[in-house]
Amino acid sequence: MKIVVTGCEGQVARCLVERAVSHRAIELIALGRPELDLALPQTVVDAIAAAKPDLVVSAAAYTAVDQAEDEPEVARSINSLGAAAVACAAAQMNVPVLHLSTDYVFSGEGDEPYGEHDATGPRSVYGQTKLDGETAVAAANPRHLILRTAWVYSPFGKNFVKTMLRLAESRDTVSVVCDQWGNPTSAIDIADAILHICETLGADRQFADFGTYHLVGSGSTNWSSFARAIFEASKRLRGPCAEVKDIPTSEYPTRAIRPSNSRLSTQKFEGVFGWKMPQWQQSTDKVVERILAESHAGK
Ligand SMILES: NC(=O)C1=CN([C@@H]2O[C@H](COP(=O)(O)OP(=O)(O)OC[C@H]3O[C@@H](n4cnc5c(N)ncnc54)[C@H](OP(=O)(O)O)[C@@H]3O)[C@@H](O)[C@H]2O)C=CC1
Ligand SMILES: Cc1cn([C@H]2C[C@H](O)[C@@H](COP(=O)(O)OP(=O)(O)O[C@H]3O[C@@H](C)C(=O)[C@@H](O)[C@H]3O)O2)c(=O)[nH]c1=O
Ligand SMILES: [Mg+2]
Repeated sequence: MKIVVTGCEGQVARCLVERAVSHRAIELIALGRPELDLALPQTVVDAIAAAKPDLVVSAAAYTAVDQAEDEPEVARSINSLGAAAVACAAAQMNVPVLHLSTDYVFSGEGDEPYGEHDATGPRSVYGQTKLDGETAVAAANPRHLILRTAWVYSPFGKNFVKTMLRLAESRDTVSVVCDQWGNPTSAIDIADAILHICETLGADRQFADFGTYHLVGSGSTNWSSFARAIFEASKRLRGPCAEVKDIPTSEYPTRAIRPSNSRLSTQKFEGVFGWKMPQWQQSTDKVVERILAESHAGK
């Protein structure tokens, strides 16, 4: 099975490339700029057609949440129109598309985990453009799986875990918001789940459960407790650590509004795919360990 993933340097793309190595029946190709530029739809169609995939994973996106508030048109061209172009290219090849989306499509009211059918209500440009992307993907390709994930971290790229470890190198205390709740998710675990989906689709040509799914790490927390878990893991390995000061969101002003509750329920995913994501604490420990090991090795 030949799989194309969009974006070469993205966290999910890099983890997929790495994890696919142990799946003998899967060949994974990452396509990114300049060959495939989501802001230039024709490059998307041409690059995907040339690769002749059996399935497309749409992971590339404009993910700078605050910056998106200042350049909504750029975010829209990538997250909405670009996503549509990827789904369209897959449809033209008659293959399914797995499109990644976000918890930020929700408004954040209440304190229950959101289900797939709950009303959306993005508070940010990023969330709105990702929601529009979902709609466009579903319209362009009936064989779509929209996977909403959240709070993604990994040894690669930019993420909260790496930011916290970096801040701890120069500070004794880091102030982190304690009133936004969600599900930290390792991109390595996302990659493993996606490869499991690919195997399921490969084995079942009649697969009929296309649609939207929530796919996040098991268990939920808030950002300050997540930061504490990162420092505890790092401290055990003699890496950088800092005290975490709990602050309300009002003391950490940002351009974009973030949902205060974006917990997602993974029940539907577990039922259909028979796959449960690891607890976020276990995955956090593993990723922190790897970041520290790779920083020692000078990578
Ligand atoms: N990060 C997170 O916390 C979360 C992410 N998601 C979603 O999951 C998916 C994967 O996220 P993640 O791996 O963290 O993303 P990253 O931010 O790590 O990577 C995004 C990738 O998109 C690429 N990209 C950006 N613009 C374009 C463009 N115009 N054309 C082609 N490629 C482009 C980037 O390329 P380059 O390297 O060249 O800049 C990069 O490779 C995204 O759809 C995101 O919205 C959902 C919830 C949480
Ligand atoms: C760095 C830092 C952040 N924060 C807050 C800001 C924010 O509310 C929270 C997390 O910071 P981030 O910059 O990682 O937040 P953000 O970039 O909004 O993360 C989001 O990215 C997009 C792509 C998604 O799809 C979401 O699921 C989510 O992961 O922590 C602090 O309170 N103190 C700090 O020192
Ligand atoms: Mg960020």
